[in-house]
Amino acid sequence: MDSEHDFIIVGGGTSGLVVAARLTEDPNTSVLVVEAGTEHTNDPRIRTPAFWLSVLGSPDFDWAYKTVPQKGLDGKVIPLSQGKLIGGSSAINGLAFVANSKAAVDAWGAFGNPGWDWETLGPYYKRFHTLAHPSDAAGKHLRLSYVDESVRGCDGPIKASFPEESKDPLPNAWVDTIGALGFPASGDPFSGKFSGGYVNALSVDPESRTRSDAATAYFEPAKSRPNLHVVTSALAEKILFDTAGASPKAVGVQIQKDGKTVTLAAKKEVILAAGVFGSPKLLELSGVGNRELLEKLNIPVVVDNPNVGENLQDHPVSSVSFEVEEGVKTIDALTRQDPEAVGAAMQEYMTNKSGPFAVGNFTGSLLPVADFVGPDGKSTLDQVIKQITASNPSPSSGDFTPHHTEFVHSVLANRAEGAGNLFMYAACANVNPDSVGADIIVKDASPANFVTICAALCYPLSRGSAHITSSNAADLSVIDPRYLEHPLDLEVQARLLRYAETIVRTEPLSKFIKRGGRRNAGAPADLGDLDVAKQYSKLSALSCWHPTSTCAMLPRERGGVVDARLHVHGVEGLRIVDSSIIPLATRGNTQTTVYAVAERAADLIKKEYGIGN
Ligand SMILES: Cc1cc2nc3c(=O)[nH]c(=O)nc-3n(C[C@H](O)[C@H](O)[C@H](O)COP(=O)(O)OP(=O)(O)OC[C@H]3O[C@@H](n4cnc5c(N)ncnc54)[C@H](O)[C@@H]3O)c2cc1C
Repeated sequence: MDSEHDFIIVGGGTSGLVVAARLTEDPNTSVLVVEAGTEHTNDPRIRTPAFWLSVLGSPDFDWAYKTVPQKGLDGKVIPLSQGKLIGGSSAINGLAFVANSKAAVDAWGAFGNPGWDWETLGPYYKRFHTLAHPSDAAGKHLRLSYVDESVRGCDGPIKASFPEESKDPLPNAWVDTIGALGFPASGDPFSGKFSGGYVNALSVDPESRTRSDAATAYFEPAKSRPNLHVVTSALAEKILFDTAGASPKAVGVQIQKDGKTVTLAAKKEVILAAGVFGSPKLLELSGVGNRELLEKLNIPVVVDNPNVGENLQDHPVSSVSFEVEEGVKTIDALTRQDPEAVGAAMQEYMTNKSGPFAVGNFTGSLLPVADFVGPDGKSTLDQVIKQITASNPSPSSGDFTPHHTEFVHSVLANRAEGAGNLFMYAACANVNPDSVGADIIVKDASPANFVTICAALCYPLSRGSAHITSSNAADLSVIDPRYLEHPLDLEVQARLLRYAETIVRTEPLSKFIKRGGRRNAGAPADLGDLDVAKQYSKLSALSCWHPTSTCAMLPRERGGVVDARLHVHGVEGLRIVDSSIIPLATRGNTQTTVYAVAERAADLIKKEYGIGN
């Protein structure tokens, strides 16, 4: 072996850097982090909050995956970014900072993971962040009275804040409109019990108004520790096993660095934090996966587990844009690269750390499907489920399916739980982007301004896969999320999206929408008809970039890859700590759950090895 450490962490992204920073708090514990990308911590494209779309698709920052043609979307191919740099996806994400729901996290335990519930994970959501309080003016303007200090972090590394906005009328019109429709914010999302409309916090440092990510919050303060080593531009090719004992034991990692093959020894454990596509890929390349696939690729089988790379869940998002009244300010001019608008925004950001470059430009909500919780809601939902069950046996199979289905049905029937994430941004959408990057926003020369309402399905029943197609670590996996393939997903997505028609006709937002105004290219004039809404939901679907669950924490017979202590089933000395272990799609955005899981993983590891005692 070329070097030896207590722990080797594969992936210097969101979860990997949390675990690396926590384990090396003990000076006697040595950690080596292997990262395929490079460091871009001071790059303004990473640090400036609104610039994140501009780096998507660039090989310097992004693995730039694309799905296979999606059957549920009439063959559409969906671009799917994943961070490839120090900080991983936390360095290129959309900064939305929203916690998971208590019901979803409690379900992890009920699925067969003892010790995983909101009571246990809730404190970790607090541990990793510090929320700055908005000024009185912004708090009032953005309707932030829902913030509950008792559930928020006050000394964690990630800095979160609200936009310091007190003039733009669109965010509060959104929140007030959702409230007027009967869905006011019911609490703080970090309480685990939230639904309604809101302006969410962002992972933005309130002082510098720059992105706060795993690189700045966890890596920067730890990087001078002599016991923390990081190697970048290093592609992990496989995990090395000692197969002499009763069960195989991970003892190191083989990497490719500067054109050379290097082997690294782990005295205690190999920890995978390579993300939702990187971690299952590395297991398969190393002989842990479906025997049939591995034998076909001439990879010696170490553990036959067909669950590796399965169970992929992601939030599909469909959207429709509405032209706004003359004079209503949006960021369309910025996305059209109008020199005057860009200059003014840059000036405002440089001088006051404010304006459109300082924020994420989204306002959100977590809502039930209105059709299922209204006066005839229960019978409508029962009828929909009955029809679907009778005519379409579930396309997802395996022992997890009944538990998953039961959970999703219970959420759809519950007014207090959000089944959909409806959010708005102030620009026109391009629902058929040619590439992975910023072209999801329209850049044509049209002078009109728009708002776009997006509907993302929180708990898809469609579960897909990510698998290798060769034994070469440089090849990207084949990704099939099976978006909207389950008929209930399409039914829910279409009903969520058509609710946009109700939202734009309700005051106060209606005042800003131009009557008879234009919509984005391809959008129907009215989404009221459910069949029209279904067809357009498919046409406009994209990814919300929240894939999870390809190495799910579940009992092996239920589709699991890791156990409740995050050990890979059937192997010793190997753990996974990233988004791939989350067994159920998160309600809303994923980063907070990834941070919370990684913090808990670090505690589990420390306890197991008596680190820091
Ligand atoms: C474009 C985008 C927008 C998003 N927006 C939001 C948002 O607004 N709010 C939110 O909450 N969440 C958002 N997310 C999701 C969230 O950021 C991710 O779920 C989370 O960061 C994933 O963390 P992770 O540790 O699992 O993986 P990552 O942070 O992706 O880390 C994995 C790391 O492993 C490295 N790696 C992979 N394979 C190898 C290998 N073989 N060898 C060496 N290194 C390897 C990668 O380069 C990467 O650095 C977004 C994600 C993306 C991509």
